[in-house]
Amino acid sequence: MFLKRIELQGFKSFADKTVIQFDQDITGIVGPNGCGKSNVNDAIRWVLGEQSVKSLRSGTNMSDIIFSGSEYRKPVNMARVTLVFDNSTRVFDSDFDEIEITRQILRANNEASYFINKTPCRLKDINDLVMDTGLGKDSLSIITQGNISSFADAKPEDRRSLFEEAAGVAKYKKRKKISLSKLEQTKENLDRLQDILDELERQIGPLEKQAKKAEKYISLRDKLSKIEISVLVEDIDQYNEKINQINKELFDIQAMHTSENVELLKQETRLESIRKEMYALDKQINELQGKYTKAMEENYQLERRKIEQDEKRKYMLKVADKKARQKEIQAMLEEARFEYQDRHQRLMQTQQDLNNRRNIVNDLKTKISKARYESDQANNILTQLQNRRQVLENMMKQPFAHQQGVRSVMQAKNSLSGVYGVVSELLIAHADKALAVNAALGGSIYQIITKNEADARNAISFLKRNRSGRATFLPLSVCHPRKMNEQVITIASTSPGFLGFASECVDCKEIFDPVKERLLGNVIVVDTLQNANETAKRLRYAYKIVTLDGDIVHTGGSMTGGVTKNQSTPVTMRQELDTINSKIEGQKIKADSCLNETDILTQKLQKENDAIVTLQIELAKLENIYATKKAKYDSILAEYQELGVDIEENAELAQDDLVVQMSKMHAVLDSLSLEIQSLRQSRFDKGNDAEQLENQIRLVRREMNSKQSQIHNYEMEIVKVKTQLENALNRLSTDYEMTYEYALTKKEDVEIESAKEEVIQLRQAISRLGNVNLDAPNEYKEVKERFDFMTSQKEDLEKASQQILAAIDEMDQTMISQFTDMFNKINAELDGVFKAMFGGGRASLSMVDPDDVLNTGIDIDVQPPGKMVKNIQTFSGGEKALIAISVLFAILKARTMPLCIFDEVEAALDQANVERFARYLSHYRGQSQFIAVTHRPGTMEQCDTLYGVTMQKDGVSKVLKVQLKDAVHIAKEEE
Ligand SMILES: Nc1ncnc2c1ncn2[C@@H]1O[C@H](COP(=O)(O)OP(=O)(O)OP(=O)(O)O)[C@@H](O)[C@H]1O
Repeated sequence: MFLKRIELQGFKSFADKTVIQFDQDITGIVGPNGCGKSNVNDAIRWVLGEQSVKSLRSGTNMSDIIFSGSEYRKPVNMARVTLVFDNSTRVFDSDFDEIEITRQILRANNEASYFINKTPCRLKDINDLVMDTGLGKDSLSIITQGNISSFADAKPEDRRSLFEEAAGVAKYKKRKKISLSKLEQTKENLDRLQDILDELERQIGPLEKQAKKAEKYISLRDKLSKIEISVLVEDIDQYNEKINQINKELFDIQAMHTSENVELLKQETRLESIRKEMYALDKQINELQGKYTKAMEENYQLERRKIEQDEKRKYMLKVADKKARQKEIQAMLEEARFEYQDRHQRLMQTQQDLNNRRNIVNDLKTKISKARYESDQANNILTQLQNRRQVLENMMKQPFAHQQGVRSVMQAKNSLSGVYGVVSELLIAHADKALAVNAALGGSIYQIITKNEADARNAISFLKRNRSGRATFLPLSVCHPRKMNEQVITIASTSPGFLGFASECVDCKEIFDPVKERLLGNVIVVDTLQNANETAKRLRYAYKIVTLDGDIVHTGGSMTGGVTKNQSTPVTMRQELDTINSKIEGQKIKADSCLNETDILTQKLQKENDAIVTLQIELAKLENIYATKKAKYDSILAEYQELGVDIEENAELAQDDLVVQMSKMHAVLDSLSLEIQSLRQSRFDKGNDAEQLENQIRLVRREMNSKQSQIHNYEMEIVKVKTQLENALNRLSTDYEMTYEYALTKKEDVEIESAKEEVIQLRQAISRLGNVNLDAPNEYKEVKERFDFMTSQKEDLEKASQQILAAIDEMDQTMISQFTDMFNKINAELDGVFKAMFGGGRASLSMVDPDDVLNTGIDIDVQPPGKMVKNIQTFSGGEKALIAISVLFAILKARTMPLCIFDEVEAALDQANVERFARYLSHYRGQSQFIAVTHRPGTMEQCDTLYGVTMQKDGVSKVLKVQLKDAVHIAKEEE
């Protein structure tokens, strides 16, 4: 049998577990009214998926189908019904030979559960399983009295479902329904998609424009940054070069200005002293002039007396006797001789003076050239010292020029937290121990002191970020001093040449004491290398020892020493600069004294030269006078010889003789004149010198003024270039977040003028772009991707929609063909069945609208034997039932049903018709399984097995097999 068994428990009146076995083709279920017969039918429909509480005749909730209790029985909490089918003929599309379908509901939560072969499943799985097997809820498998009576009265279109079920198109209908709902959904999705696409299309145009603009901006900006970085680096280089150049020129001009100033001061001092000398000379000349005038007065008196004497003599010579005349001539001759000899002596004396002065001049010239040489030497040394000082000052301005990392950190010191500075700047060596401290510190001089390790880490990551070199950091927080023990201190301090510990040779702020002690606390300073060796030996080579010259005996005994080309470090530079400064001061004094010496000698030389000139003039004058006086003497002598007078040769003149006095007076006058002349010459020279100096001073002043304005211009220029440099560096750091060093690595070779022009053009191009939305490319990409995705979705949906339509069309064709086939078969069978049921007459079916097979209603055209009535509404209830049963049997003929449940379908038939119905039923034996809920003995007679359903006082249905006669008995009792 197809339905082998039904198991009920808690379902409606079947409170207890009840099993009904179906072993034969036709099974009858009999019993009195209200005993629960139809509940069996309800149970089967419930399991097969019935969801309508109303059609199950059961309250308002599905849980109402659970046994609700009676006066004698408590309600139960669960209803469960299982149908067991034989599937050996594969009515169900399953590989199992037996299919067991179970439905269960709990009162507690009104929750239903479904099982196929004891495996939980969904209601849909059960619907799919039974679909088109003839067991569906609209199928012919379960026919009730109500179905039968309403069939004839139903509208043609309401009858259609019966034929559809028979034609097996339900699955297509369901699929079509699903397809249509999918189509609808697809259409809705398409509409929604279209709305989104419209919106996206509205956005996409402006976004695309914005994105293109942003891309153009980014490309221009990238290009600009590439070129501008190179231009900025080039500019920075040029500014630095320019600053260096200007500084150099400024330094030169300042040096010149300073030396001119020094020169000016000197010249002014010199002018002042010349003026003083001129004043002194004027005074001296005046005094001498006074003396000279006085001497002239005296001389005048002497000359007057001499004239008187000569007049007297002339008279005597005329009137006096020979002896008297002889005496007069004798006196005249002696005077003339005195005069010429006196002049001769003075001539000789002057000549001697001249020679002496010439010797002095030669001597002075030698001294001057020597003094000049020494002055040149002193100035050369001074220049060398000044050059070295400039080098040192420049080095001190950039103490870490060769330590890129240290330089970068120190430049960025203000923006880095906890960076104190470099060891060489924070520990200041005592000047006399600088070389020793330098040697003691070694490489540590460039270590950077930070507050703690985090600050050091931060500075290191700054160096990495900017690729600005390396540096060593010494965090104060981890800096612990190194101390020597007492024994070592005693040994060291008693060693020869011990000068102290290196930590004692530096000054620093108290906060840096740990650094001082850490780096220098265990280094010993001694005077010489030999003593260093001795000390090292005594300390068993366990300590570093340095000497004043910077030589080192390392721990272990290795030694470092000698001189490097450029030994200067930030530690020694300061000391060297101090030394150089004091040397320069000493050298300046020396150079000045050399110059002074030269000046003094030169003045002396000039003085001597002047004196020589005066002496030469005097000499020439004396030569004339001497010649005149000699001639006078010779003439008097000749005159005397003519007279034949004896002359006493070499007679001495008395001191008070007029001629002697006059000679003395002339000597005084000559000497005064000579002196005055010489002083005047000096005064004249001094005047020239002063004038010359004044001219020079004026020139120097003019020169200095011009230099001062040049210096001012250079200073202004430096301020300007430094501002430009700062601007360029700021641009690098703010616009491109780069240090100069990092930018240098990015610099490309560009032709700078055209690059600058390009920068201007790019900037103009960027500003022409106006407002730029930099998110636009991403936004556009997102929207475009969404748009493309939605468009492809739309195409997919349109394709899917086409496919659904094609599938629907195919399903429609299949349904039309299957429906038409089945309709025709049923129609062909109906007439025969009708004739058998009514004992003649005729019946046929027709489609209300044959052109619309998918929706058409079904009309029944019947004519029972001997009747002319054609309108089906006018037939009696029994006739209508019989017409319906005829159609039912025609369908069963056209399509075999595995199971048919008739619930009192023949109730309205008379006895004869019941028998006809029952007999006809038995025609299907072997083809279909029938379960008939019935009161009619005619039907019972055709049943192979009969079950009687009873209900006792407790309201619980019970089922038991009964014999025909018992069943008939029950039926009769009923009647
Ligand atoms: N949830 C339920 N709990 C208990 N009993 C119920 C429940 N639902 C229905 N019943 C009982 O089932 C009986 C109705 O059964 P059913 O309609 O199958 O009778 P029947 O034998 O077909 O009667 P008839 O011959 O008059 O058609 C009633 O007595 C009703 O009280």
